[in-house]
Amino acid sequence: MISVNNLLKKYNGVPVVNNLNFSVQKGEVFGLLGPNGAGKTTTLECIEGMRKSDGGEINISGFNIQQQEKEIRKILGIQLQVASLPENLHPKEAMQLICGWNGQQVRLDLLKRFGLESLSNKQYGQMSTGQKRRLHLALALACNPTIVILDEPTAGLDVQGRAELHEAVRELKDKNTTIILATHDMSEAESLCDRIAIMIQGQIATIGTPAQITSAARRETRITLLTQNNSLLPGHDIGDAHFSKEKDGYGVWTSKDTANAVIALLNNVRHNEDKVIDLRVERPSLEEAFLDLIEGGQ
Ligand SMILES: Nc1ncnc2c1ncn2[C@@H]1O[C@H](COP(=O)(O)OP(=O)(O)OP(=O)(O)O)[C@@H](O)[C@H]1O
Repeated sequence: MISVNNLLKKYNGVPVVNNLNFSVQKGEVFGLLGPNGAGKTTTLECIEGMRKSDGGEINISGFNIQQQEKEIRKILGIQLQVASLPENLHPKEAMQLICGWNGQQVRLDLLKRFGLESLSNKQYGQMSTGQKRRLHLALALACNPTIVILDEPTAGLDVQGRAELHEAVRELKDKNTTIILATHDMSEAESLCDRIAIMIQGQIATIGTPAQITSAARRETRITLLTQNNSLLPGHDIGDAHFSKEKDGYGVWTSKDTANAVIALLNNVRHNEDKVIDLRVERPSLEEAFLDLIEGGQ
């Protein structure tokens, strides 16, 4: 649905996006992660046609962004990281404008969907940051886009707003909408995205499913075990399970080889004629994998 090939973008002669390559499949939620200044927004702006690239090629649904921008505009819904509307515009008027331009029915249902119904007579300049974000999302979805680009959509949203946005993304996915989501929120990326690209200094450091990225992390899996007779405590290394600590009666082991470590621990429990009360296996989180990459890149 979207392919980015050898994308190059420079500001004042300095490349900030450098030889970037990735593609996004139809119906996929694709996350773009990276530290501040990595080049996420610049990449999205090139895809949206809002910035002219200095090299490479971007194709969206078979259209070339440089040559067929008009066609692409019809299928793209964009929620910008920073956007502004006239101060005295009401949300309802903004929706009427957008829908009017596209010659379609006014989507007041979207204002309701994002909790803006009661604010529909409030002026844009009087709305809070989170309320503005909700409005921009509603406007981005107004023309039933087949591709939606969201740049840090939950920044500044309250807990309810965040949950509503996540639900909206899942609904869009159910309708086979293709979504690119730039975010700093690791749990958001982990729960919503089919695949994630982590950008560092204008390049992709890694790309894959959240599970692929976390399993490739340098850190080890944590295995936490509570048994009836505490027969494995005080703890020691058992096979591939390396004893880490004892906490509140639980033993904590770490391992790179999760399956064999768990088998070794459970075999020992059985051998001791003990019984498992609680067992938890925690892979490194996406946040930990992200930090490993960033630290490794420095
Ligand atoms: N208009 C501009 N002129 C010059 N430099 C710019 C401009 N916009 C962005 N940059 C620089 O380009 C680099 C990439 O910025 P960009 O906003 O794309 O990063 P980002 O990954 O989206 O960051 P953040 O997570 O902070 O939003 C940064 O070093 C930034 O300072």
